[in-house]
Amino acid sequence: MTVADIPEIPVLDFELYQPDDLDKQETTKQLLKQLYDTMHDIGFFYIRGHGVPLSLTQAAFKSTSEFFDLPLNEKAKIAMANSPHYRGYTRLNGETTDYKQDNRETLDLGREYPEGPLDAPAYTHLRGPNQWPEKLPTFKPTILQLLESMHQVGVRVLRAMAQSLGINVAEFMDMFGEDLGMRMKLVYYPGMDDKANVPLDHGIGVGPHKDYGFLALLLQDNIGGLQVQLLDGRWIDAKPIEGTFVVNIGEIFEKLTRKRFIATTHRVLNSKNQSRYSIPLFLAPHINCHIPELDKFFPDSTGSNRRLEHKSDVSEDQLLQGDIYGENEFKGYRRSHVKVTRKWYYFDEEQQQWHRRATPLVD
Ligand SMILES: O=C(O)CCC(=O)C(=O)O
Ligand SMILES: [Fe+2]
Repeated sequence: MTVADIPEIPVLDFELYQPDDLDKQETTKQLLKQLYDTMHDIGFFYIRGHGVPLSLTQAAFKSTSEFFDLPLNEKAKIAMANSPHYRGYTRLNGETTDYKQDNRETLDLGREYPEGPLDAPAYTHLRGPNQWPEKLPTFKPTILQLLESMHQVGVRVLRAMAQSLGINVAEFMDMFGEDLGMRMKLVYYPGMDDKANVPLDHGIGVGPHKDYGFLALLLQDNIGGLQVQLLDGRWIDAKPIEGTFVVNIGEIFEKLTRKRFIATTHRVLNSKNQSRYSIPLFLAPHINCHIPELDKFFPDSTGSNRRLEHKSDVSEDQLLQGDIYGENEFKGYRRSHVKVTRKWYYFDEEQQQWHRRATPLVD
């Protein structure tokens, strides 16, 4: 095997994507072809020319590192355990991927929503208020500004993806609308030279997984550690490139395209001696979207150009099963945050349904 055999993750320039400009149709078409080929062959790419200023992404990284630098008792004040909406801080090794503990700290957030009624379907409680660190006054406005800016980029990428697949763009975008599902994580991967961070289990930042969201847009700093699994099973680095976002899709989009596009398996290795920060944003259809309705885009399950076989370190039992989009996402959170789930939810054996507890379980 020579180095030449290892494909590069391409960088796509989204300034070329100007679908409404008649003068730019040629470059728009080239970009769409590049996008299709990348999603079909690798399932990962970088995007530049996205319009989010470097000053904003730098401010967001500054806020992120300031947050994780706070003493543990400050961070614990906004622990995810306080939130039935799975929003808040998760300490080192507090999250599970591939049934193993992750070696990272995270802060989960999303758009601000009011509390929903207790008896609403359990998955709808994924929406709700965020928790913010009171010690950092510029944190909330900076992070919310980044969330909305990345949202705009994500919607543009989704539109381009639909166009490159040749499906009805307006119908496809209707699944998202203004009320689309949107989750952000601020992530801190500690360097491994600190004795306090002796790795548990597999000792990697986040284990091999496919995203259960629809589209992931990732801002990473300049340390590196993200790796992508090629369709033949080999792992390659998604090395940092300043001014870009890394893009990949989740399982449901893979299912919708009947594997024309791949939800590629990825993982993160902790650096030996440096802290790494990353900020992924996950975009999804609105929470009540029916998965079977997605079938209308590619009703023919025998279509050509599909990736029927590819190797992955993620076993099939983890793939989605529920009919409603939000149910799948809820399942993902239940799996990743077992203690939060036990505190705020219970499974009703008779109804075979999850419910929100009227009062949280205290252990
Ligand atoms: O931190 C990264 O580079 C990737 C994180 C990731 O894959 C995830 O949180 O789903
Ligand atoms: Fe991921």
